[in-house]
Amino acid sequence: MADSPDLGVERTLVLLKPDAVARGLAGRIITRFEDAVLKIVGVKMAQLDAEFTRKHYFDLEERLGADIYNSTAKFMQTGPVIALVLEGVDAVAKVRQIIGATYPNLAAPGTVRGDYAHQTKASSEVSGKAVMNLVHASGNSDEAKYEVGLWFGEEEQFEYETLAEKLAY
Ligand SMILES: Nc1ncnc2c1ncn2[C@@H]1O[C@@H]2COP(=O)(O)O[C@H]2[C@H]1O
Repeated sequence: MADSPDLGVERTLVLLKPDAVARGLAGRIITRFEDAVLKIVGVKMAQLDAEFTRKHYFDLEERLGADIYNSTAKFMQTGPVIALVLEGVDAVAKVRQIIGATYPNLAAPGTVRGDYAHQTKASSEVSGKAVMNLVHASGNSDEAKYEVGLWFGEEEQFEYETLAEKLAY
């Protein structure tokens, strides 16, 4: 990374899930990150298969149980996703603030999920289907390191300086 670690600059993984891609929300969601001075340093589109989904959500079954793992894994393979590596100060926490709470009906207005996703906790639980919440983001710095490394090789991550960074740092 171009910046000194003591500035708190870090990288995090974001997935625009199949519902975001199918609904044509990719541009609007990415704009929110860019507006918050989160820099795109890696991007690709991918169709997940069962094996890679397991690698991505390697501890989800252990943490939340087989039902949530299975419904989430199935949903994530229903269409292509767009994967992004975002870089910025406190990027992991910042991205999670921007996307909002896991269940769209609990996500604050102004967040991506609060504004664009509609499914309620109750409907997800009753149907047994995965919560369609548009975006996945790394939960903490360790997860971010693992997920960025899983999705992007070193050669697929870029270094450059934005105008906003010139002003901020
Ligand atoms: N409490 C929960 N109930 C149902 N699904 C959940 C819950 N917590 C997390 N998930 C799902 O597990 C996924 C973990 O990573 P994501 O952010 O991709 O999206 C999450 C949801 O799809």
